[in-house]
Amino acid sequence: MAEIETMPELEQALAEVAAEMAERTDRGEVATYIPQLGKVDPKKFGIAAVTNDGRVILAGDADQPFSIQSVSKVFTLTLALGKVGDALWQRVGREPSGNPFNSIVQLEHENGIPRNPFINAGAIVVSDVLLAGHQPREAIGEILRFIQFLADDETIVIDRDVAASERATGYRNFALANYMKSFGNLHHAPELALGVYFHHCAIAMSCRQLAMAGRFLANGGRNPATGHSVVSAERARRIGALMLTCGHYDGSGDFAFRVGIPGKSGVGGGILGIVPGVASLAVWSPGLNENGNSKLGSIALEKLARMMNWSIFAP
Ligand SMILES: NC(=O)CC[C@H](N)C(=O)O
Repeated sequence: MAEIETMPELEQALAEVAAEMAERTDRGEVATYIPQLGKVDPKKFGIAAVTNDGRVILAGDADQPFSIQSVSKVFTLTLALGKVGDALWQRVGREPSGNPFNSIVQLEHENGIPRNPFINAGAIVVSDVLLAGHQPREAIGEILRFIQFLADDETIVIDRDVAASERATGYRNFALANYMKSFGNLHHAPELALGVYFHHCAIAMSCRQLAMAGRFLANGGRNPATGHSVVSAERARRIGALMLTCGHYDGSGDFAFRVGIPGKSGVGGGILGIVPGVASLAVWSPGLNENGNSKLGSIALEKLARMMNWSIFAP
């Protein structure tokens, strides 16, 4: 893997990738099933890299906040593991689903235990875990404050319009939650777990803020700026493994094949990418590919990884 000393080229690489993406006309489709997300300009593109030695490199619309959607599932998983540790795995699996993010079919065969914490059903169980001993408002506040702390940025907020828009149209997520409740795999009322879920999906962040928040995963569980431990090195590796195998739903294999680093996508068009030992990356382009992952975001990370010789499989 490229050494940090060789990184003056990183600035150049980011600028090149952003310029190339600005030219492209095949930008995918912006998600409209959450009406509020459909209002976003498909021409937006931002990319940010925060290196373990503290450099922040930005290109394009890297300072414009967007709806992080399922990227938030990395942070809720981290919090839930902190709360209940390995007991979480009795309620959520760790296998790629090979199905779309909002699929219901596997849940019946697998007795209401979602395949992994990154598909919607799994993230709703994680929200239910975070709700224990709290009112939904407190659980939502805890998630937001954790992300603000990781990013070292108190300006990060929840977009209430996106949360309301998703609640108003979230019939499938209600179906998933009710179905899991019938198997006893939700401990709270479905609408409470979903209240937490919809709000953490509606957190708005820029690429800069997202890459900052991911730093601990690129640095063995520690914030590289302060040296403070967020999670153990082992837990950081395991979260990375889940991102690699499950972070892009039924497109996870293709992302691993093409990009070669752990990543987590969201239907807002954001992706968080982790280059272990080197950098935390965030990219945003609202148009999605057929698997619901950012089309140009994936292509941009593929190009960047190739230019920088970044892959967890590189010698
Ligand atoms: N893939 C995603 O980002 C999906 C998250 C979205 N909030 C949903 O539940 O449908």
